[in-house]
Amino acid sequence: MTDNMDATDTRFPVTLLTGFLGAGKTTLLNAILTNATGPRIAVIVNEFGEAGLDHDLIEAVDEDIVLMQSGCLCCSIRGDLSRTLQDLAARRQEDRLTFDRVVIETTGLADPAPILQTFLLDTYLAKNFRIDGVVTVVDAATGPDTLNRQFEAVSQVAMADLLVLSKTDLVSKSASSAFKIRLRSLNPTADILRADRGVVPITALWDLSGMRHQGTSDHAIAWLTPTAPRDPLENLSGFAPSATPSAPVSQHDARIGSASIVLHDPIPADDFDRWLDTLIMLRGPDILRVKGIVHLIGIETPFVFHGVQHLFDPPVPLNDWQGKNRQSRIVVIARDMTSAELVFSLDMLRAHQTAKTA
Ligand SMILES: Nc1nc2c(ncn2[C@@H]2O[C@H](COP(=O)(O)OP(=O)(O)OP(=O)(O)O)[C@@H](O)[C@H]2O)c(=O)[nH]1
Repeated sequence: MTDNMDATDTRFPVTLLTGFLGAGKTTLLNAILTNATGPRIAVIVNEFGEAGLDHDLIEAVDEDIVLMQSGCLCCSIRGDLSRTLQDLAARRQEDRLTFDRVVIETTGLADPAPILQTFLLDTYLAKNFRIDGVVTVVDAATGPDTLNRQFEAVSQVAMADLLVLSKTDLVSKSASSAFKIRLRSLNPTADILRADRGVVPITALWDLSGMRHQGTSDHAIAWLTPTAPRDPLENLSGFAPSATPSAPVSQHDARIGSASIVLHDPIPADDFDRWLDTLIMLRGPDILRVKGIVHLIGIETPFVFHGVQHLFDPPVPLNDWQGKNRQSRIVVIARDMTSAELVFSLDMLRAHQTAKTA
């Protein structure tokens, strides 16, 4: 692991706003942009197809909104994204534009993984911008059916830091609750927020990643903690598949596996690296998110880390760690891997630890 002790992170936070076609992304964006108390936001709208409709649908249109229309961000125009952000930063530098954060609205069919990777891979972006969170809008009315039909929508849910549930006015409370259980089974660590025609408590959309140099230990723990109500007797072994048993399981849902582990004692750095290398080597392309707080033997400060497929952000030290213990927590969400396989992988980490401390 790289030792990055720089406590100031001046990179611009970027929110990736995703969600299936018609889920309510533009509606949410409009609500954000018309909120006078919020931060100043530059918006990048990525549209697929010749008619730049979403751009026209954004009410607060001004020069802070950039339309990227030439193709889908996740597959064809990743270089364009870097250039667009460079251009925004240059305009801000020249006082032609003011913004504190950037929101990128993806197309409804976008896979967030390659976009997140672009922020890790592109040298300019990695230096000047940081992903602040993936916000996925899910339609409470058509969402269940969409998840059954479209695997892209399932991936968008699995990768989210925050799920925004739209159109709950169109469904019964019980349908909405059942859907929430399903969403939690796909993504145990994302909070779920209800939007009333795009209106949400605006601050809930920001600072979602635990990967902030100025982040607090409480924040980092919340980033990794399953939101689903838990059986108090569950996880006595310290690790658990996170699927909620009562959630309906569709063919697509079954392709997503997730697991988490809590290790009570610091981990030898070599063991941690070996575990991560093995996971990436064997299943790299299928890993949607890996995130964790890790305490390594011999290093007082814990690290927060985050990765998508085989790419990882440089680990961030939690300098103000307030935790009374030295517990490490790791969460893995992957596609085409069962929770049992993921638990097995994490168990290897525990086995190393047990062998070393025995
Ligand atoms: N009833 C109801 N309708 C909503 C709500 N949120 C959004 N809508 C409607 O849903 C439709 C689609 O919303 P958009 O915000 O355009 O969805 P989008 O995700 O940007 O759509 P694409 O760009 O096509 O992927 C619009 O007609 C919105 O008015 C809500 O909370 N309740």
